[in-house]
Order: sequence, then structure tokens, then C-alpha cells
Amino acid sequence: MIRFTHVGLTYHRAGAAGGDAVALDDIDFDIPDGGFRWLTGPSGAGKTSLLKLMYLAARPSSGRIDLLDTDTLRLDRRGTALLRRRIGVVYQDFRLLRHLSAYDNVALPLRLARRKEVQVRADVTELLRWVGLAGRLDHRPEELSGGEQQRVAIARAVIARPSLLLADEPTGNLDDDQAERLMHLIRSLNRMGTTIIVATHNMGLVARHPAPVLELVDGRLVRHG
Ligand SMILES: Nc1ncnc2c1ncn2[C@@H]1O[C@H](COP(=O)(O)OP(=O)(O)OP(=O)(O)O)[C@@H](O)[C@H]1O
Repeated sequence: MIRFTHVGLTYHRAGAAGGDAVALDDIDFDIPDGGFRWLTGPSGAGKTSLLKLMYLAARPSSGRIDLLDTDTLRLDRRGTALLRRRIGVVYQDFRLLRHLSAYDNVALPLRLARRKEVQVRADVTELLRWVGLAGRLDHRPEELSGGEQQRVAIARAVIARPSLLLADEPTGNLDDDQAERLMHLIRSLNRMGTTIIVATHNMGLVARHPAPVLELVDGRLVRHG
């Protein structure tokens, strides 16, 4: 279960003109285990900020966040690191490791989980083939197109079968066909029990894959359902 209770997030901008920026205000919602939610809203509405709180990259300025049945405000560094391993993230800007190949980027979560190298090879090769990158295993990110990098980022986020998958505009660089393949992968993971939240501006995609919507406007949740 994911539960946000009266959550607020204010970015403090010391000395900046315009002062503090309230990114999220009094956010309240629950998502049951295995749920799927779209996260929508205009640019600047707070979608990335909400995802940041969920992958524990920021702490709320107020309120309480329970993730995977854990009160995140009580976590120490080790507890935070352990919880993070159960969360897969597709960042808007991919954040692939530049010096590693596509294969090694995707292998990373499995190696962190100390899986046997023979299993790593089988899983990574199969998933990269599935996302259409069988011929790109040895390429470093700078040798890949934007869409190819995005597919590597997605593969890295899902390879370890996370309990929670957070994706920020995961279809931004994909064509319609690739976007549908990605949704197929995401829905399969969801059927296997992963809770999933996908932030998107792509309302066509939302219409083709109906699911409850969390909609933010100016940092407030205006729709949940
Ligand atoms: N590090 C930061 N410091 C100060 N203000 C910030 C910071 N990050 C985001 N903001 C502000 O918080 C608000 C919400 O930003 P956020 O990135 O969460 O929006 P978004 O809905 O993800 O937008 P987009 O669809 O354009 O990615 C915006 O007004 C933004 O300017």
C-alpha cells in the first residue's frame, strides 16, 4: 500500500527572487498493492516532485508518506537504501551510467542484488532483446539514440522485478509502436503484482489504457480515480 497523508513539499530557495516554491500542497491518496495509476497534469504541476518523494530522493516538508507498508519518515540511511532496492525508477532524463554499456547498465540492479552472473546474462539478454536492443548490448549511452536510451532505462528499472515501478514520461522519446510495446511490458509487470505509477502528458496513451488517474494542478491533487 502507498499512502500519502496531507503531504506538502516546498523547495526553499535561499535568497532567490520569488522566494520558496510550493511544489505540492496537502496531497492525500492511497494506492493498494498491485494498483496502476496514471499521473497527469500540466507542466510544472508537481508530477516529478511527487515521484521524487516516492523514490525517496526528497523528504516532504509536511505530512506522512507510507510506501510498501513502511513509514518512510522513520527510515534511517540503511532502511532507505533497502527500500529503494524494491523501487524501479525510469527518470525523465534516463540517468544511465555513461561509462557502462547498455548490458552493464541493465545488469546493475541484479548485480547489486548479488544474482549469479549466469542468471544475470540470461535475464539481461532476454529483456534487451524484448525491448528491441539485441544488437546494442555493447553500446554506451552516447552511442544510442534517445529512444534507445529510454528503452535501456526502462529495462534497468524493471529487470529486478520491483515491488513499485515509477516512470516519469517513459514514452517521451518513443514512437507509437514502441510506446505500445512498453505499455505491454508495464501491464505484464502490473499483472504479476508490481504497483505502477506512470507520469505522462500523452493523453492518447491514457485513453488507450484506461486506469485511475492522479491529476495534479498547481501542486494540488484535483482528481483521484
Ligand atoms: N529543485 C527545485 N527548486 C525549486 N523549485 C523547483 C525545483 N524543482 C521543481 N521546482 C518547482 O516545483 C514545481 C513543480 O515542478 P515539477 O518538476 O514537479 O513539475 P512537473 O509536473 O513534473 O513538470 P513537467 O511536466 O514539466 O516535468 C514547479 O513550479 C517547479 O518550478
